[in-house]
Amino acid sequence: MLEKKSIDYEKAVLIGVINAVQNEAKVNEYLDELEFLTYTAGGEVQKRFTQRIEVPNPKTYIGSGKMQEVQEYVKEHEIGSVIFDDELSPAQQNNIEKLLRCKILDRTGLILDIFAQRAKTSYARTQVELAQYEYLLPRLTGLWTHLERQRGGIGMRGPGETEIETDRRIVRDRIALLKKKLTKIDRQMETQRSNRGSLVRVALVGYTNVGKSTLMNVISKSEVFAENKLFATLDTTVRKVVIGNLPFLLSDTVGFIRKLPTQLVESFKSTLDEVREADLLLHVVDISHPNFEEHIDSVNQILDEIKSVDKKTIMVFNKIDQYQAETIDEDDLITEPTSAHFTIEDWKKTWFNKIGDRAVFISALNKENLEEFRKRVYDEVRDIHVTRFPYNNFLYPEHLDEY
Ligand SMILES: Nc1nc2c(ncn2[C@@H]2O[C@H](COP(=O)(O)OP(=O)(O)OP(=O)(O)O)[C@@H](O)[C@H]2O)c(=O)[nH]1
Ligand SMILES: [Mg+2]
Repeated sequence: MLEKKSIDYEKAVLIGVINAVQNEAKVNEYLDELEFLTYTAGGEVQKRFTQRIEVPNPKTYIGSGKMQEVQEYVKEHEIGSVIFDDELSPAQQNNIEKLLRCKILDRTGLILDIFAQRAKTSYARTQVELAQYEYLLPRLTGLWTHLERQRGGIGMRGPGETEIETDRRIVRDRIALLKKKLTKIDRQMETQRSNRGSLVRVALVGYTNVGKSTLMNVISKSEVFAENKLFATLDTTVRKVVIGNLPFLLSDTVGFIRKLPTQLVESFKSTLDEVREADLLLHVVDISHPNFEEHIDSVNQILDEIKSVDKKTIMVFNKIDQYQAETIDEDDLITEPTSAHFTIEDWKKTWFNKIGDRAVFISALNKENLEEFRKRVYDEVRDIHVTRFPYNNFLYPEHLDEY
């Protein structure tokens, strides 16, 4: 029961619902991201199903007609996994599994699985394992209440109940053990961090796949793993960086995503401490992504959850080399220009109006505009440094022309 399912996504279908809060275009964008997540997990999406439904069906999430359509497709094409964009209740997940007879995952389950696949260090693995068990626990409860309702009281006091009760106890024990293990590691990391001395601490934050690690590598000449998949980075890397005469610490950490499972935010607490304890955040944004503004909101929401939303922040708009504004044909008199038609210059103006010079536009890949980026970071770090150590001449001798 507690063995991890060996997940082999090979062939998958995606399911999303259209409703008052998410129109068809939005759902398609979300499904694009879900498809990228599926691909990252090692799967290939064969088909997407969407249904317009205001209130999800409490038993099967989507309606029975649509479910039948999915069922036929799954059978005919030997689909291994059906992945829902929204969170399913434990009962829904069970019911659907019985109907479709294949693996049923929701967004949270998929993200947890990617984290599990990608966790390399024992520290990351422990954090992911904790999140997975937290996710599993109510699902065991769900299974139990489900059986209870089906069979009633009589017979439920037999081995069935005992087995599930045992499973729940094993999971709880495991959770307690993992928490203890993490507390110990947390303490060690805290000591490590306090040993780093008085250097100003800067943290790269942002949505997954925006180029944080690439920027880290460019700035610190390090070799952090970067690739075009989601959640390439799960562990935090800290490097000492010197700009001009000013040394500081720069950390690269796990990327965020829309609806990042709360279990993960909680168990990645100490990885995220790097962000929480930073003096300055570099919020990296992939401006070439059509949804980048929504990504900014998702990141801010998570920063809020970890009480870091009010920190001093520089917005770093990356991938300007890849940015393409939508265009309107000259003879098209109907289409109204929107922000999708903005040029990079338009975006610069917009953000300058919002936050002044706390926004920079770069390409980490092509090393475009990195001088301005270094200058902006230098100015902010220097401000923090000078405020904190008014009498300290810790700064290396000035040679400002050397950014
Ligand atoms: N075109 C373009 N691609 C870039 C740029 N910066 C990074 N990339 C690419 O974007 C992909 C993701 O880069 P990463 O540096 O791994 O992104 P990340 O933010 O660290 O991602 P996670 O660790 O998964 O959160 C890689 O394929 C990079 O080569 C850029 O300025 N322009
Ligand atoms: Mg990374």
